[in-house]
Parts: sequence; structure tokens; C-alpha cells
Amino acid sequence: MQSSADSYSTDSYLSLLLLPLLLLIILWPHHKNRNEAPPPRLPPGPWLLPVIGSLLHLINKPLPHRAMADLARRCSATDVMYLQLGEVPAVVISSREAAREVLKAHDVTFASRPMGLSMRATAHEGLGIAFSPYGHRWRQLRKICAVELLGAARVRSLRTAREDEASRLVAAVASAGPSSGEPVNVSARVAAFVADSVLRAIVGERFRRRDEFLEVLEEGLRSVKPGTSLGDMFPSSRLLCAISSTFRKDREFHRKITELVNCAIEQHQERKAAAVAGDDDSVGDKDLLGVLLRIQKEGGGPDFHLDNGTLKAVVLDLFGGGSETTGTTLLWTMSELMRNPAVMQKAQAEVQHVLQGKEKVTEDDLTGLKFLKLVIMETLRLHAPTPLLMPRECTEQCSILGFDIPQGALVLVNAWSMGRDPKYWDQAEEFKPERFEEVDVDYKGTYFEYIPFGAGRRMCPAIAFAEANMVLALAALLYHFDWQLPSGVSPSELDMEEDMGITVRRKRDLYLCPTIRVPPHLTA
Ligand code: HEM
Repeated sequence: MQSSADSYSTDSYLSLLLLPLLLLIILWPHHKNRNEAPPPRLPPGPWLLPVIGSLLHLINKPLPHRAMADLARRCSATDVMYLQLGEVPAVVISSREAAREVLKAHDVTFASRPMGLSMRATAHEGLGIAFSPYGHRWRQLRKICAVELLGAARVRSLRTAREDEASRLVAAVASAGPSSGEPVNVSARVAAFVADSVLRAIVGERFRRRDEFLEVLEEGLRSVKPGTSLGDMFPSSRLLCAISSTFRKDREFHRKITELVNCAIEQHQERKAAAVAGDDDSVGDKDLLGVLLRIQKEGGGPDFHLDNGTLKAVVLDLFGGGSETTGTTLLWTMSELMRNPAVMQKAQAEVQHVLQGKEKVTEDDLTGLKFLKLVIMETLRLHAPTPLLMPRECTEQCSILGFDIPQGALVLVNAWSMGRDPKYWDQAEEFKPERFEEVDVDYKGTYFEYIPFGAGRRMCPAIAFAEANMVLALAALLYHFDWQLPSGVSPSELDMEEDMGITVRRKRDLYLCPTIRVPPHLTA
């Protein structure tokens, strides 16, 4: 039997042992609250699987803007949706209010772009304007872009080259179509026009390897899908990065296009040397490469030098960004006009009225083409060529409409779904350019339900440049020709299937039958 002294000491020992435990239990919740932040309140999103996160919801869905809009609707996450793309946290923004928060209220927090594996491969390691991290270097590049390369005065100065290329487009359509009676591949003609116009603006004359450029661009646009390689989604796995076929294609595209950029610079320099030898001052900084080379010589800006790598990356941004977006928009515009004959008739009537009796379309006439500009606006509402804009990165944890967005999250703004949201647009799926006569909305980045060019500090700096090419080409196509669908195709049956690459473009080329209205032999 135990003595009472023994039992007392056992109880004491037990109390001694239990007391700290008790104190720990009492104090634990307070202790925890003081030192640990509550778990983040992530936005809603679809269910996640271990390791792959949300990828199962997106597999076999080749059009991510549509897949993400469906998912957002299904999980009532129509403003802000959380996805886990493998290891990468991602947030999809699909409402005007949330877009305003990201692109205006917290613009600086979201002003960088993620630099995943395929971005490094395709975007010249982020040296150019489009993928440079936000900071002093990007600000200097953006200033060069806004003031020297793509501002209104520069766009005006490139007018003669644009008009010349528009005349060539008309001549090419006239020689391919009406005489043979065969449908014309409008996609090929428009791609050539846009490439020539952009390349001439850059090089100062027609680029000698233009056909190759078009081939590389065409092949690249079909195969390059930045941000979708396994290496992008599992950046910590060297093995996945190494075996990713998407990544290899991205790298190959970048190698070929960089070689063409080098050739463009050589061509410019040869032309300049010949001009200097012949005492010709027409080759100065009249083209975009000339401007960049002058800036390089002068120094660039405070604490900034435009080195050769950066110069090439900027040319690559103009090369790639300039042609595909504009060409894609022109082709969706022609497609929508063919599907909507009454709109085509109204647009053509305006062009014929404004240009009456003119031999060819010049930029002097374009200011009068009010309805044609609304047609382009309506096309950009339904077919934003970069429907998820260009990806942004959340550089510090921040709250959007009450949800926590983790630092490092990839942020996609679904401009496409907002452009078709019945919450913002009457008869949202219909092609009705007149809607812009009735509402006070433009695409300059302040109406967040309609942002085909993005918004905030990183919005597209080339709106004037793009508009000049699009309005001129469209006016020329509608002035000189009447357009029919190939026999047996009715307007409602016109194929409008999309394909996702760097932009969302027509999956198949657009073939149409032109007949001459104003003879183009009077033009070029
Ligand atoms: C219809 C034509 C075009 C559309 C719809 C378009 C659309 C866009 C969009 C959505 C962005 C990303 C904006 C953001 O993150 O908020 C962008 C950025 C950019 N675009 Fe365009 N673009 C077009 C034409 C052009 C042209 C013709 C050029 C050059 C000649 C160009 C050069 C750029 C550059 C350099 C950036 C990156 C800006 C930066 O990160 O600071 N774009 N564009």
C-alpha cells in the first residue's frame, strides 16, 4: 500500500506535469493569433487535385478564354476565380469591377509579367518592352515606345508606306480574284499586307526576307502557345522542362525569328551605308530601326543604355506584336461583315459616299469613315485577338474584391468574356456596330468591360499604329470591291471556328469572291 506522503507526492508530481499543459492549452489560441496570419481567403474556383491542381478542368480545351469563362460561370466565380495550374497559382478576372481593381486601383502590384519557361524562350529573356519586369528599365523602354516609335507623329510620318502597301493589297486581290472567278484567299493577302506595312515601318523599305518571315510567323502562330508548356506549370521540375515539346517549339520559333530580326538590322545598315556614300539623307531616323539606332548612339536615357540585345528584343516586339494582332482583327472584321450583309451594305455605302470619285483610298479620307470605325470596335468586342490580354503577375499579396491574391500568382483578365457578357451588353452575341453610337464607350482603357488593348500602365502602346493600318486596309477593300461568299455558303454558315496561338485567329483561311467596283488599275 502507498503511504499518504507517497500519494501526496504523486499528486504533486502530476499537478506539476499537468499545470504547464493546462497553461499551454489556455494560452495556445492567443499565442497562435498573435504570431500567425489567418489563412488567406482565396477566390472561389473549381475543385483541385493533388499535384496537378485545376489542370484537369482545362485539358482538351484548346480555347482557354472560353474554358475559363465556362468554369467561372459554373462555380459562381464570375468576378475573380482561383486556379492552380500545376505548381503555379493563377487568378482569372472576369468582371468590370475586378478588372478595374487589378488594372487601375492596384496597377503597380500587377504591372509585371510572369517570366515562365516558354516566355523566356519566346520573349528574348524579357529584354524587350512587352515582357520586361516593371521598373526603371521598362519605364525607359516604354517612353521610347510612346514618344519615338508609336506616337501619333511617328504614325503619321509612316503614312506614305502604308498607303502604298494598301494599293498593293488592292492590286493583289484584283489580279487573283475577279478575272479567274476563283475565291481569293483573303487571309493570305491580309497577312502579306500587314507584314509588309509593319516591316516597312521598321526597316524603311520592303524586307528582302519577307516571304520567310511570313512562313515563320505562320508556323509559329500555329504551334507557339506561350504559358502552356509543362515546364511553365511545373517550373521546379528540370525533367519536365527538358522534355517539354511545346518548349522546344517555342525555342525554335524564337531562334528563327531572331535570325530574321538580325537580317532586318543588316538590311537597314546596308541601306544606310549606301545612302551615306551617295549623300542621300532619306535614311536617317525616318524608320523605326533608324530611330532605335539613333537612340542607342545617343545613350538611351538616365541610367539606361539601349544595348544590342535590348534593341533586338524591341524590334521583335514590334515584329511579332504588330502584324498578327492587326491581321487577325482585319480578318474577323471581314468575316463578321460577310455574316451580316446589312452591316456590310451600310459600311460600303459610307465608304462609297466619302470617297466618291477618288481613284484610291488615302488617309485624308479616313476621318469621315465613322461607321467603319464602329465596325472595327464591334469586331474587337467580340474577337479580342488576345482574349486574356497578356498575363500579369501579382508582385505582392493583395486583396481584390475581398479575396486574397497570393504573391507570385499569374493573373489573366478575360477581356473576351467581358466583351460578350449580357450584364454589360444588349444582345451581346450579335454584331451590331451601332451600339457604340448609343453608349459612351471606347477602348482606351477606362471602360473596363471593353479592354481589347488592355488597360493601365501596360496597356498596348500601339493603338494609333494599329488603327491606321486597319482602317486604311478595310476602307480600300470595301471601296474597290464587292464581296460574295463562295457558292453554296450562306452568311449564317460561314465558318467562324477559332484557333489559339499567340492570338485567337480564324482556324481556317477566309476565302471570298471579290468583284471589282472601282477599278484598281487607277490606283497603284
Ligand atoms: C488590333 C491590334 C492590337 C491589339 C488588339 C493589341 C492588344 C494588346 C494587348 C491586350 C496588350 C497587353 C495589354 C495589357 O497587359 O494590359 C498589348 C501589349 C502590347 N502591344 Fe499591342 N495590340 C495590337 C497591336 C499592336 C501593334 C501594331 C504593336 C506594335 C507595332 C503592338 C505592340 C505592343 C507592345 C509592345 C505591348 C507591350 C506593352 C507593355 O508591356 O508595356 N500592339 N497589346
